[in-house]
Amino acid sequence: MGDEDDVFDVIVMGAGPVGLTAARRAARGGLSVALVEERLAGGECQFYACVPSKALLRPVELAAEVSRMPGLELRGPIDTAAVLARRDETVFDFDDAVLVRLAENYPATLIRGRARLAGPLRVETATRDGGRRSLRARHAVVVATGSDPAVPDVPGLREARPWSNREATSVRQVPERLVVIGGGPVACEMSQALHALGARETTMLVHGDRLLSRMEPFTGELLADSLRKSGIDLRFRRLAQRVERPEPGGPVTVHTDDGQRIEADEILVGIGRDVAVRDIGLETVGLQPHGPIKVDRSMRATGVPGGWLYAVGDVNGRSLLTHMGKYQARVCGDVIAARAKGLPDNRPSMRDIVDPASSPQIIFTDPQIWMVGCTEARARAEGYPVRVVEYDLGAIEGAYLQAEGYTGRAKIVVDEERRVLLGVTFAGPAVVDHLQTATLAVTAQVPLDQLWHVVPAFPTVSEIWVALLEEYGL
Ligand SMILES: Cc1cc2nc3c(=O)[nH]c(=O)nc-3n(C[C@H](O)[C@H](O)[C@H](O)COP(=O)(O)OP(=O)(O)OC[C@H]3O[C@@H](n4cnc5c(N)ncnc54)[C@H](O)[C@@H]3O)c2cc1C
Ligand SMILES: NC(=O)c1ccc[n+]([C@@H]2O[C@H](COP(=O)([O-])OP(=O)(O)OC[C@H]3O[C@@H](n4cnc5c(N)ncnc54)[C@H](O)[C@@H]3O)[C@@H](O)[C@H]2O)c1
Repeated sequence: MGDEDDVFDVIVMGAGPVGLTAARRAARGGLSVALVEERLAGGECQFYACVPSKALLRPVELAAEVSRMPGLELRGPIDTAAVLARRDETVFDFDDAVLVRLAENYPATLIRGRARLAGPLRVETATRDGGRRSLRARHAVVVATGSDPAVPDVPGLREARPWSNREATSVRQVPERLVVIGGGPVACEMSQALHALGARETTMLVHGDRLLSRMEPFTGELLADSLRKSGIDLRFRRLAQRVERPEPGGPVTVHTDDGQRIEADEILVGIGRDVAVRDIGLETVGLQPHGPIKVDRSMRATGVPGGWLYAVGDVNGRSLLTHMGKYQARVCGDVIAARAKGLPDNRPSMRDIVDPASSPQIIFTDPQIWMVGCTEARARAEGYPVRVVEYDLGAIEGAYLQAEGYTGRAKIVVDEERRVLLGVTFAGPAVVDHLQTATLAVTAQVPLDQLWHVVPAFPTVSEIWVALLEEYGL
């Protein structure tokens, strides 16, 4: 160890929601922690993803809810400036002081700069003032560098400097004409938000034949109906073939594979993520310098001698969701603390046992959509003895009371042999709060005969559970 080294028990690279959580748990376990952050503590999630996107979507959803309630009327169109001002509040005007204070209270030492692995238990930090700081960890280094938006190889697209989620969520001037490439959560959520906030001509180019292709097909169908009804031009089985933007920041032309051209003011790409491993020194510890960092169930990177490297959140590619990353980080922080003190590291809470493909996920559009566990297609492909039940949510009195013309659907996928739920999917207004019940039932494998005794209150949407179980035959 050189004198110039700063020594901590644990060094966390990246202070997104996941790095912050790993640091908090390790500190709670009595370890000294350094957190190295290149941009803003809070990460993509707090400043350019989950938080601002929901701040933009909630007023849109609320306006839709008002329109479904006889006797209520909006006084006028949505006030975009007010919505953007509130968005700014939710992201603390792009200032991370609150998160920094939070980290300092764990306590953790926040170091501003770009971190790079430099051999076993070593991290080099290029600080903002152009300097370098060499850090050494006594016990562990946690990589929590997240992910970056992917851009497809379409001629002219990179040169056109398309928007990613970052520009879309931090929008100041909503473009009047918008082309969106993609049909996943980012494309759907941001199309709905930006269209309602002023992108009068919004066109979505979806290369598959449905939205939200990892979910039950009815979710994409209900969402497509809603987007179309709002005036979005939804084009399936369409790819952007070429993009032209002669003037930086000027109008953009998208040529599609059916020979059409679309003129727009902005183009937004939402086609997935690249894990953020570029130039973080993976090769200095014997790992390939690309792709997700493979981890075991304690979040320890596999293939690193000495077992001191961990990777949590988007960067390990298991489940690109904040809540799943934070779950991994709780496991990771606790495991590191236990191993550092020579304590048992195999308590049940110290392993990630959730199948990443079964993670609970919500799409915060109108209609709200969520799923947990398997889709029917996946359960069948995996050879389960499957039976499914679907039910019209609008037929539930509690739902009907939520809105006139309530449209929604619920589906359960049952393992017939064990009579437990393999997967649950809901789509409809005001359904998000039902996800946790389903997550509990799926994760704890509550038998249907037991679920029958979980009596939902009248008149709430929760009575869907009785309807689904009765439809099943109970
Ligand atoms: C538009 C959008 C909406 C989303 N909405 C939701 C949602 O509603 N719910 C949900 O669960 N998930 C949502 N997600 C996914 C969620 O944003 C990610 O899963 C989450 O941000 C992952 O957290 P993380 O800490 O792993 O990474 P990040 O949030 O990406 O944080 C990583 C941090 O590491 C820093 N960093 C990177 N490299 C270095 C380095 N070398 N040195 C120092 N620092 C570094 C970055 O600056 C960043 O601050 C959304 C994603 C998008 C794009
Ligand atoms: N509410 C939420 O939880 C939420 C919201 C936004 C994003 N996220 C997460 O962030 C991550 C990124 O989301 P995303 O929507 O960007 O990615 P995604 O991978 O979930 O969906 C990308 C979509 O783009 C399509 N696509 C891929 N390549 C394409 C191409 N070359 N041309 C056109 N279409 C193409 C895919 O078929 C897919 O439908 C996901 O893991 C997602 O779950 C979560």
